[in-house]
Amino acid sequence: MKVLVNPNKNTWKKELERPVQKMKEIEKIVKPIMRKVKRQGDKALKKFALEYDHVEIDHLLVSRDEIRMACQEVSQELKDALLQAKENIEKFHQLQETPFLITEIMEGVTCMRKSVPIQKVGLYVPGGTAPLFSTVLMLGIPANIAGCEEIVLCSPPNAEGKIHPAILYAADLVGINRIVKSGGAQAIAAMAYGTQSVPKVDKIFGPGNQYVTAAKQLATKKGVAIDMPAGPSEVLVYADQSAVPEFVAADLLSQAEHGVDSQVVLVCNNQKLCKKILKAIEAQLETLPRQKIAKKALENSVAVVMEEQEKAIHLINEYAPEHLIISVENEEEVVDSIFNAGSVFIGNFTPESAGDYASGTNHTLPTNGYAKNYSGVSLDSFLKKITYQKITAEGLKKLGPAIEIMAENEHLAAHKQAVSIRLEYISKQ
Ligand SMILES: NC(=O)c1ccc[n+]([C@@H]2O[C@H](COP(=O)([O-])OP(=O)(O)OC[C@H]3O[C@@H](n4cnc5c(N)ncnc54)[C@H](O)[C@@H]3O)[C@@H](O)[C@H]2O)c1
Ligand SMILES: N[C@H](CO)Cc1c[nH]c[nH+]1
Ligand SMILES: [Zn+2]
Repeated sequence: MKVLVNPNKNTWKKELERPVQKMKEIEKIVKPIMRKVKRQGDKALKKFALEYDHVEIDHLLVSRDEIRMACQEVSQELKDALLQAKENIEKFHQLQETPFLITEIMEGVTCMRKSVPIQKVGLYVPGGTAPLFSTVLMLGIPANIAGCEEIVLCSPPNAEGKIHPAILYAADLVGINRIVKSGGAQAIAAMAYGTQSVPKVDKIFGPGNQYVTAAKQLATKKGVAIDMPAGPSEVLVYADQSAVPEFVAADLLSQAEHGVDSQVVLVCNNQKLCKKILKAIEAQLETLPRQKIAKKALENSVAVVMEEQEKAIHLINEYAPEHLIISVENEEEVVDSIFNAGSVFIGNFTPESAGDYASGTNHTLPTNGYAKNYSGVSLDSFLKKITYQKITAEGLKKLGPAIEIMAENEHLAAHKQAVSIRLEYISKQ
């Protein structure tokens, strides 16, 4: 991990560039995949499973029997943990429901707003380097609360041509039964265009690697909505002398182990603490099964010693991390000054893994600086809002003249006429 001491903005900006490949290069790979799926449907999905997942798939759809068997394979311990997580995620997402809005704006003019579910949604659950069954809960639970009518889930097959049993168990737990053994850009294309096995959806959700993220972004040009660009995981920890170096090291490693293209950033206020944290990382790394991946990710990562808090906060807001851990004495002050972050973890006893699995917040979050302009997945992501208005004759008499004048001044005579013709009618009654 590179260490920068009180760097100026130009230096840290350059060093903190995400290790993602240039979008253009990724698109060169992803576009032909998407075209092929559009033309050949299921046949292309099977071809790409062989090419990228190195496995032959006869039946793309997971059968009821496969789900039943998977449920038997999952340990009771994991089932209990998933239930605990489900309960918390459900609670937090149910609280996000907004009431039907109705108000008489002025006499005779009533405005309403109602939330309606997006009808057909596609959920992507990553499975390349690790089977992220927790993502099933993060997407399936809000989709259910919203009341989405059709839910399809895609995830890459493993070396045996199966989807990991815990993914299937979690899907069953949240009532999803259309599950497709397909991953990467091809799965996103299938949900965007529709194939024999995969229905075309209105909106695609879920995190994934750079191919998945690029495919989702390309799908938006084909009239499909997406939740957000949720690519390789990242975390920024802001620590001072009140932090426990071993905890900080563990948090940084927890996201470094996701993938070689993950990035973790440490910002702390003194060199002594920085050294202690780096030492703790070295020690903990040796014990990790995924140390090779984590080591590679650490090569993309940076430790910044920033003595002035104001400058540290400026850096954090500019970097806009997916996850931000705040381990400093004046945590409330720092929390209040953060505008750009996907999800924030406050204090020494709030590891980032809590949000990944079970605290209740959603772990599908914007990466690559997109926390500047996107929120993470929430109940709202699965809803649309329709507004309504109803005006009485009395209401139109009061409001009509303002509309007429505005229309006239925009030189839109037909707009004015739609009001005038009614006012004339009312005056003759
Ligand atoms: N931002 C978030 O909210 C969030 C949440 C969870 C996970 N993640 C991230 O999701 C990612 C999961 O990635 P993953 O790779 O493990 O699983 P994945 O399911 O996203 O990708 C696997 C698929 O990628 C495709 N692929 C692999 N190599 C390819 C190549 N060279 N060309 C074309 N396609 C190729 C294959 O089709 C394969 O099935 C990680 O980067 C993790 O950090 C992000
Ligand atoms: N940290 C990931 C979000 O960036 C989510 C996850 C799933 N499982 C473990 N972690
Ligand atoms: Zn994680």
